[in-house]
Amino acid sequence: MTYQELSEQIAQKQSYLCVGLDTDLKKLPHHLLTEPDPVFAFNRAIIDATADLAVAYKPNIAFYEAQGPRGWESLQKTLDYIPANCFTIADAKRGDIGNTSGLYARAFFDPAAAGLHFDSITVAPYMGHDSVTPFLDYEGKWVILLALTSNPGSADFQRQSLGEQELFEAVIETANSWAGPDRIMFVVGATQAAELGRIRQLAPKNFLLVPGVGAQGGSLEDVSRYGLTTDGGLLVNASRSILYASGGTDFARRARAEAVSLQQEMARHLQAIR
Ligand SMILES: O=c1ccn([C@@H]2O[C@H](COP(=O)(O)O)[C@@H](O)[C@H]2O)c(=O)[nH]1
Repeated sequence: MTYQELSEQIAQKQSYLCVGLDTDLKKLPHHLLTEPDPVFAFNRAIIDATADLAVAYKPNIAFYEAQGPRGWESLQKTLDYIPANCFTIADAKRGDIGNTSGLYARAFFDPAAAGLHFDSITVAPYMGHDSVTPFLDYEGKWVILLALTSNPGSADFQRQSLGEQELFEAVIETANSWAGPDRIMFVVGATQAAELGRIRQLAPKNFLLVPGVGAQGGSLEDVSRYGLTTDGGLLVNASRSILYASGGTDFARRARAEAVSLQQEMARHLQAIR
C-alpha cells in the first residue's frame, strides 16, 4: 500500500486505528478452543468485527512464533484474511547484518520465495544502515523503525544524550536520509506523547506507528493533538483493550464496541485538523 493510499483510507474511514493481533491462546474464549485453528478463528472474528473501523492490522509475531509451526500457519491464514484495503504490519522487531536482514525481509515480504506478504515490518535500528536497507530493497514495502518505544526501559538507551540530540532523534534524522516518508515510519509510544512535537520537527511527513493506548495507558487525545498531520500521519495501535474486551461468546461484539469508541474519537480529531 502506498503513502497516498494509506492516507486516503484514513480519510475515508475517518480512522487511524491499527488493531494489534496479539492473539494469546491462553486468553481465547473457551468456546473457540474446539475449533481446528482457534487462533485463526479468533482473528477472523476480530477482523470481521473491526475491518470497517481499522486502517491497519498488526500481528505481533511473537504470539505466533511461540506456537511453533501451527502458529506460522495461523499467521499466514490471518494475513490472507485481512482485507486488501487495510495496511499490514509484521511486528517482528528484526534487524541483523545485511545478508541475514535480507532473509528476514524475504520471510515477511516475498511470497514468491515462500515468505509472507506483509506491507511492512518493524525493525530495530541499533545495527545501522546495512541492517535496514535490505528491507528497503523490496519495492513498495515499508520499514517501521523503533524510535522512542512505549516501555519504561526506553529511557535506558533511546533517551541517552548525544550532545545536542537524544539517540531516538538521531535515529529519526539519520534514517530519513536512507529513504523517504513513503518507505519509512517510526514507532513512537503513546506514553511518549510529550516528545511528539520534537519528533514532528524531525519527521514532519512520516507516519508514526503509536502503540500504548488502552492497556498501557497512553492518551489518544495527546497523541492526536501533537502527532496528526494533514495526511493522517498516525497509526495508533490497540491490542489487548480490543481483543480481550470480553472473554466470553460476545468477544467480537465487545471488541467492536472498543474499536468504535476509538474510531469515533479519531474522527473528531481528524475533523479538528481539517
Ligand atoms: O514501543 C512499543 C513497540 C511495540 N509495542 C507492541 O504494541 C502492542 C501493544 O499492545 P497493547 O496490548 O495495546 O498494549 C504489543 O504488540 C507490543 O509488543 C509496544 O507496546 N510498544
